Amino acid sequence: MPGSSRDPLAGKLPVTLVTGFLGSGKTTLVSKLVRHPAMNRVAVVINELGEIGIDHDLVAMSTENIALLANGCVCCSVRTDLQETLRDLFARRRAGEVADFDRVIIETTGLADPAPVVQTLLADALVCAHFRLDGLVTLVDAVNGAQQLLEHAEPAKQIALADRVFLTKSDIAPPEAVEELRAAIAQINPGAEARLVLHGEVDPQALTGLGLASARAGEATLRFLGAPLQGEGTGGEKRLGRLHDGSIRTLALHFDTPFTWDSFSAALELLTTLRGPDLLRVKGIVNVEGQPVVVQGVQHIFHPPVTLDRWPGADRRTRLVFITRRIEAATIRDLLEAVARAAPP
Ligand SMILES: Nc1nc2c(ncn2[C@@H]2O[C@H](COP(=O)(O)OP(=O)(O)OP(=O)(O)O)[C@@H](O)[C@H]2O)c(=O)[nH]1
Repeated sequence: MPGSSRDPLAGKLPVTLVTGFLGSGKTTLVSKLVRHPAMNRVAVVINELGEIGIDHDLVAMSTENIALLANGCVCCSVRTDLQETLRDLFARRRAGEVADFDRVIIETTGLADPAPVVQTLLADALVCAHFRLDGLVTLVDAVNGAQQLLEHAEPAKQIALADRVFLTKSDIAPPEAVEELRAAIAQINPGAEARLVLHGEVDPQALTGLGLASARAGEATLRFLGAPLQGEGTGGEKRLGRLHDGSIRTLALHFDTPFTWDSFSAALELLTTLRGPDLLRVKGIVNVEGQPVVVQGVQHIFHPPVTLDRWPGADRRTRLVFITRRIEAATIRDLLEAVARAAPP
C-alpha cells in the first residue's frame, strides 16, 4: 500500500508550466501575470530557442527572479538543466540571494514537447523534494492554431498534456475558426476546457490550483482530476473534426472492483513498457483495497502515488483518464480488469 501518514505534498512550491506553439502569446501572458498583485512572489524560468535576450528582458522588467535554461530546446537533456535551475533557485531563495518567492512559472519554447518537463516535475527526486507541479497551461493561437495542428505534432501533444487551454487572439480570428479550434481541442482533451484569453489578460486563479496540493484534499482533488472523471464514457468516441485525425484521444474509464496496489501497479508497468510513448497523460483515483490513491503520469514516468486521507465525494470507484495516441479503451480496460481478477484474494 503506497503513501505514509505525512502529507507528501505539503509545503512544496507550486510550479505552473506554460506551453504553446510559437507566437501563441506565452510571453504576453507571463509578463502580464507577473505584474498582477497576486503574483508578486513568483520566480520565472524561461526556456527558449535563439533570440534569448528579448523575452528575458520583457519579463525581467517585472520580476527579479528570472532564470534562463541554458539549453535552447526542451528535449530530454532539459531534465538536468531544469533540475539544476530549480535547485539553484531554491538554494538562492534559502540564502536570501533572490527575492522570496512562493510560486514558479516555467515558460517553454514554442517548439517544445512538454513531456520531459512534466516528467521532471512529477518524478525527479531532487526537484520533487521542494517543488510540485501545480498545472500545465497550453496556449493555442486562434489565428494560426488550425494550421499548426495540421502541420506539426507538438500542438496536439501540448493540448493533450494540458490541465487548461487558453485560446488566444480570438479578437482577430473569424468566429468559425475559433469554434472549429475549440472542437478540435475538446476532441483531444475534453477536460482542459478551452477558455478565451485576450492579450494575456487572465485572472491568476485560472492558472493556479490545478494540481494536487495535499493528501488531505477533498474537493480540490476532484478539481485536479478534471471533468472527464466526473462524466461517463470516452471523450474519444465523439465525432472527429477536420483539424484532428483522432489519433490522440481521451479515454475515461471506471472500475467497480477494488485493486490491490500490486495488481494495479503491475498493470501500469506492463502498459508503460508496451505503450509508454503513447500514454501521453494519465491521471485518476484508484480504489486500492478501499483506500483512495491518486496516480498521475506522463508516458513512462509516474508521480509517486498519493494516498488521500479520505474519498473526495461519495463515488468510491476507480476512475482513470488516459490521454493516449492510438490506444483503444478496450485494451486498457481489459488489461486492468485481467490483473484485478488475477490478484490473490
Ligand atoms: N491580437 C492579439 N494579439 C496577441 C494576443 N496575444 C498575444 N498577441 C500578440 O501575438 C504576438 C506573439 O505573442 P508572444 O507573447 O510573443 O508569443 P510567444 O508564445 O511568447 O511567442 P514565442 O516566444 O515566439 O513562442 C505578439 O505580437 C503579441 O502582442 C491576443 O490575444 N490578441
